[in-house]
Amino acid sequence: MTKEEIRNYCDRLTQFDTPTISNALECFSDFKRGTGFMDYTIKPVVSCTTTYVGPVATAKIATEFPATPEEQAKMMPYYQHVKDMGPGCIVVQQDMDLKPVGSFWGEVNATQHLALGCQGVVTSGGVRDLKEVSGLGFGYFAKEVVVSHAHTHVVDFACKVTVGGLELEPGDIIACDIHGIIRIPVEYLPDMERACRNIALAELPVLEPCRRAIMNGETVEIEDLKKWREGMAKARENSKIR
Ligand SMILES: O=C([O-])CC(=O)C(=O)O
Ligand SMILES: [Mg+2]
Repeated sequence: MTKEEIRNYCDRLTQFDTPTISNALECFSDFKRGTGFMDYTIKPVVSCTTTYVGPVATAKIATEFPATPEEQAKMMPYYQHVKDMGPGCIVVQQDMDLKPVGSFWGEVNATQHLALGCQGVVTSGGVRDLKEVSGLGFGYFAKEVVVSHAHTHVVDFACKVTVGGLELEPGDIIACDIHGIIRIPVEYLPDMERACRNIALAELPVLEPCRRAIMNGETVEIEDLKKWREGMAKARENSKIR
């Protein structure tokens, strides 16, 4: 798949939320249910009304102690890595301090990353400048909000990282929204839009009669629920991609 093809597939998926994307992944027989997403420690810290979907650029950062000269020299090559991942990429940063101390992220870095084509960050560290960044449309997913940048620096980049319990490497595809962050296996991309659509439709056998009953001020019978839920299970079964 070319970078452009990947970008187009990712753009098509921004119409769905991450729970729909999560259900759609279950349409692939080799997908291991209950895996491939970050844990509850990583959440959007500014208002998030969209789904960010894109390839990952990675870095390990630290802020508690000053950078060594070798670490200092990694800053510009890190930015080059972000630019090289191409428009629409999402930075995933693993904070190497024992607990988040300072913030790599603020108005300057968010604006600068936007200008490099990056659409957001997911970090196990801290972020700040919330007021300024909330106006940028930049995805801001983090473990903590902190006040200082302390000794912020890049330790490594274009490397494997583990954030929110999920291991990622550069080029992996993730989707991020108010619910959290989930990985989409790149080989699923061409079929994901269809899978999302089908899996959303599969809920209608329950949703439609329940909505009708709510509108009419009625309650539904358990026998009917059972039938409708069987209909949903069958529709989900029929949504299998392979
Ligand atoms: O100063 C820093 O390193 C972090 C920050 O607030 C910004 O990027 O605006
Ligand atoms: Mg700042």
